[in-house]
Amino acid sequence: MSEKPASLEPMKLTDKIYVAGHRGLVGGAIWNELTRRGFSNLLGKTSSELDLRDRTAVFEFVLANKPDVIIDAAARVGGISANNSYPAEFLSENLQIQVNLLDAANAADVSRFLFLGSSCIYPKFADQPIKESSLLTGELEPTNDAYAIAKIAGIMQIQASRRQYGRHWISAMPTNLYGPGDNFHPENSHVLPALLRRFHEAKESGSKEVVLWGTGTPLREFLYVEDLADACIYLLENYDSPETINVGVGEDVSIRDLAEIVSSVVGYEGKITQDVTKPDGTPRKLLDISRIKALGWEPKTSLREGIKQTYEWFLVNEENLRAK
Ligand SMILES: NC(=O)C1=CN([C@@H]2O[C@H](COP(=O)(O)OP(=O)(O)OC[C@H]3O[C@@H](n4cnc5c(N)ncnc54)[C@H](OP(=O)(O)O)[C@@H]3O)[C@@H](O)[C@H]2O)C=CC1
Ligand SMILES: C[C@H]1O[C@H](OP(=O)(O)OP(=O)(O)OC[C@H]2O[C@@H](n3cnc4c(=O)[nH]c(N)nc43)[C@H](O)[C@@H]2O)[C@@H](O)[C@@H](O)C1=O
Repeated sequence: MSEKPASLEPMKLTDKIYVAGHRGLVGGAIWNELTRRGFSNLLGKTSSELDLRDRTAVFEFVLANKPDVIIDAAARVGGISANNSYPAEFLSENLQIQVNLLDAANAADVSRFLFLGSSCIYPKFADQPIKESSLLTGELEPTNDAYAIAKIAGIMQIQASRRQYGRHWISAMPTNLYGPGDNFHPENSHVLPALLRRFHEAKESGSKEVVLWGTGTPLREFLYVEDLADACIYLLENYDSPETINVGVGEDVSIRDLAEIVSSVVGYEGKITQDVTKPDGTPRKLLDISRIKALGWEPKTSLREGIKQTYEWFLVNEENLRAK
């Protein structure tokens, strides 16, 4: 394991930590983990309390509160269908959110900033597993290229702020995430929550088949969101380099095999078919996690266990999710 950078002060439990997007899948898990560890000075605002696209409001909030740490888990996020359908909104909203937060953080001299990108920033046909150095070496996956460009701009603004202002800010690139608090919308969600809901509803209704989008052959890597939250805090304590750093599990599964696991966890016994009119997206995006492992971090939750915990959460929260 490499040594903790001398430049890093350990976070104090009294540090004022602003978790942007604190009610989302990722922000919620980070908020819960910080609370569990005894961090007592957390800041969070819902999008209706503080719309991060409103530059004036963001500057007012950040300058008034002067957080010691900002964790940016706020973004316009969605699965392949949402990204493919609303590329202009995904590009514009995510650029606005991150530029406003980063500019306000520079104005307020915020000590630590963690920017979250995504594995979709890497080239569609990058060598697998994908190393961080693959960034900008090839064409992007068209179904989420607008979102990816926004994320790449965020990585660049972190690096530029380090160079121009001497910031100890970092960016991390998580693989596909899932877990309690996910978005289970039938159209706009990611594959794992979408399948959990679809298999559950098929079991409840006695439907004879469940339809998967695409061919089922693409491979995806899935990291349980509570492990990501642990990784984010670990990186804030142990990482201070300009290069972005991958966060994943180091193995992937075909969408078809994922569907079989979800079906088994839910207890569905019908058929699984494919709708090949829907896009597959990138064929594979397994992250190389050797750098974060060298830092001393490893994920803990197996895919099956994570799906079981996510399904249990879904069952408890199903009613208010149905309203979404
Ligand atoms: N989910 C995944 O598979 C992956 C996610 N990521 C990254 O993790 C981060 C969080 O994603 P995730 O938790 O899944 O997303 P969610 O959609 O679950 O949460 C997004 C959060 O952002 C907030 N938000 C969105 N727009 C605005 C706005 N205009 N003003 C203020 N807040 C806003 C929402 O606030 P509110 O609830 O109050 O409306 C919500 O809490 C993103 O940067 C995403 O790119 C990276 C890799 C994979
Ligand atoms: C997280 C990261 O990666 C995201 O891209 P993605 O991994 O392609 O997103 P996805 O989870 O929506 O799809 C994964 C695969 O699964 C198949 N698939 C089958 N059946 C359903 C289904 O019912 N829903 C969905 N969404 N996909 C399905 C789908 O056809 C595809 O082959 C970006 O949007 C972006 O958010 C980003 O940063």
